[in-house]
Amino acid sequence: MHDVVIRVRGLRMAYGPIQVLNGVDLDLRRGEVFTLLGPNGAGKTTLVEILEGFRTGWSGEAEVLGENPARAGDAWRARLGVVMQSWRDHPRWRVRDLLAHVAAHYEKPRDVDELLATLGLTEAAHNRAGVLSGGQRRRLDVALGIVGRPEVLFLDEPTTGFDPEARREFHLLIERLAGEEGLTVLLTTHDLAEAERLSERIAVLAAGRVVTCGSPAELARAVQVPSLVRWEDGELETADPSGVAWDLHQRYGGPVPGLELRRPTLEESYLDLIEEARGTRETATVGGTR
Ligand SMILES: Nc1ncnc2c1ncn2[C@@H]1O[C@H](COP(=O)(O)OP(=O)(O)OP(=O)(O)O)[C@@H](O)[C@H]1O
Repeated sequence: MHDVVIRVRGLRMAYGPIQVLNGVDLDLRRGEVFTLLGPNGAGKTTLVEILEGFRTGWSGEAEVLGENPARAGDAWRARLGVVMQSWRDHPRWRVRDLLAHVAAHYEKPRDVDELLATLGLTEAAHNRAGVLSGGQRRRLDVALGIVGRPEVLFLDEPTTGFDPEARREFHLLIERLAGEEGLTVLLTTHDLAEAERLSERIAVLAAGRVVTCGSPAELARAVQVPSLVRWEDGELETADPSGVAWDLHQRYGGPVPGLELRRPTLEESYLDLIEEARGTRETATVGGTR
């Protein structure tokens, strides 16, 4: 049994003269939820579709469940769950019928009615796919992706159009699948809170490469966005918030009135990384306040 479920080395892909992936390296371990972040056009979908076996013309190394996606067959494909960015197909099928039809292609599918309930689709079970709301359609896509009990699940912007409750239900479902069933999930999202909530690790893709990869906390540490220390009489941006708090404590001879400390958010760290990758700044020095 492989512990590394997805392995990518030096992956390159160009569309004509445009180099979209320029030497991508990645390892995904069994049972982890891994998020790919990156600005529009960074190549996330391209990378995911290469790993799903839907794109050819790439170079470098890619292995999913021990096989090269460009050459692997149906038995391999049956071990994957795929939720692509936009699916509008099968509009005339009724939700439950479509799910049951797809389920019949797998050896050990999930129970269709249970899955409908988990994804909040019971009431829409007899509606045609073409009349579902955006969020319902997306939930159906997710149901179709997991009905065959995949070992690896690819989710390309899965929660677009979800309302907060559906999003929360979806997050709980993914956590459960990864935690209890050892499902490995590769997710792309633009929702940083979602990335932070769900992923053990995040890779930021920019300028055709993985510019950083680690836990959300490691990502925040990888950049030098300063923390903000604020107190009754002032505020300061600093890379050393505890040092500043200590100095203030000395200065006040005790508790500092109104002391607040705000560390950089994942969003700030992410934006900083993207900016840096684009070469619009030399290094992450901020405002000379440290
Ligand atoms: N089939 C194609 N032919 C030509 N260019 C393409 C093709 N597919 C994607 N591209 C281009 O490759 C680049 C990367 O696209 P891709 O969809 O992989 O990015 P992405 O990171 O998923 O973006 P988004 O966040 O907007 O979904 C873009 O500039 C896009 O226009």
